[in-house]
Amino acid sequence: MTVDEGNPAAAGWSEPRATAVLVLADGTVLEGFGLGAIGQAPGEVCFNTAMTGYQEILTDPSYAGQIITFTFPHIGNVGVNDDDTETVNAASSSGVRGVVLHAAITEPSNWRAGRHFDAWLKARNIVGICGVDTRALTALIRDKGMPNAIIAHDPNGAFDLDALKREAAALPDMAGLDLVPLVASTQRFDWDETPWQWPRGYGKREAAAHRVVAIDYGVKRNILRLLAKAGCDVQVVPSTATTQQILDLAPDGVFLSNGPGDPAATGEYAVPVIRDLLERKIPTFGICLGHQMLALAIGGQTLKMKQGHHGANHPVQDKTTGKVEIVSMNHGFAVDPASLPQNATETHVSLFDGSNCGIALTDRPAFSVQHHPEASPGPQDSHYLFTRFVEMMAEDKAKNAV
Ligand SMILES: NC(=O)CC[C@H](N)C(=O)O
Repeated sequence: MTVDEGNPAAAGWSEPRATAVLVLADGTVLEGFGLGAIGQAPGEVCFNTAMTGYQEILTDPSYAGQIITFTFPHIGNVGVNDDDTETVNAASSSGVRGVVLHAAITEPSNWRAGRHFDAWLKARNIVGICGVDTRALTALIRDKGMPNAIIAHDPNGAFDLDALKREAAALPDMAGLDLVPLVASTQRFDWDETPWQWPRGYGKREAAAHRVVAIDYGVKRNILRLLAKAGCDVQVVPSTATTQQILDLAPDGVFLSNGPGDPAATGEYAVPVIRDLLERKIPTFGICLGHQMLALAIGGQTLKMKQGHHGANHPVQDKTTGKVEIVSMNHGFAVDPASLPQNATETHVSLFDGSNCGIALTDRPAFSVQHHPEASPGPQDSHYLFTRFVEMMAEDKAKNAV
């Protein structure tokens, strides 16, 4: 593939020299123009079909170790701001390695814009390329699965393609990688910020009816905000917290967060703690990686998907109500519903491919979903799941009070 003729930088008299390349593990080379950080970075390439919310996507720690190619052609034109960051520590990296765009980045045009997207990518050390035929790249991923790749940006266009091809081919598979330690917080902290609302911005939780311990495997801020909004006093603990450390906080409920990498690779530290907490029948709610780990804790299995689900308009059915919700998705692994034990039911299913999107236990108060009810970006159809969790904690308290 060559430099996209639609790119403004390509409209000169002579063939412009590529200042960035994306080299796939199978040796395919995509040429384009560099943006963001200079240098090279390895990663698994996944496509995201969301039309808005690139800042939230690029700061979502679940994408650690990945290079994101956006199917929407114009990315960066509303700039970036101080508010739409999903990493808990605003300055910390989400672990996203690279970004692949069709069009060059334009000047930011939005009342909330505080910074140019290109400068922001540089500051966050994200290597980028534009001028790529992202439709062809997406079709390739659809047909062959998510490839490993090296993305390289050099303003002088000096690339050793043979070396890059060798490096790309030698990258480890995402399956088997535990990337949680790269992005999850190592300190305990409290959370009381509530979601953004025009014209006020973010708010603060007032009363809290339930104490929730959120285990951070790479949590997104908007999940914590929606827990706070639902009336939870949220204490966030590191992924390595022991069962005893969690019990010492006297939780009414436990939340298992989203996060990067292969859920099965977190089996040594995360899954035994979840199993212990389930034994004690503490109400539990998991999202995405947390969903996959809940399934592993009850003896289920997870699978690597071919192309994964990454977008903001996926239809999912809640089998308990029959309702269809349009959801935000970001996962490359999935729970194998056939592996679930008898005390688990499948509650949600993807209407794109029938893959599992939710489970609930029948003998204890615990449920989880594969999709992202906090959205950010995406539609808010699944916000009801936070209410479902709060109701579960209230019922549990009422039962234990009898
Ligand atoms: N968003 C997430 O939590 C992603 C979970 C897991 N890393 C996956 O890709 O399936």
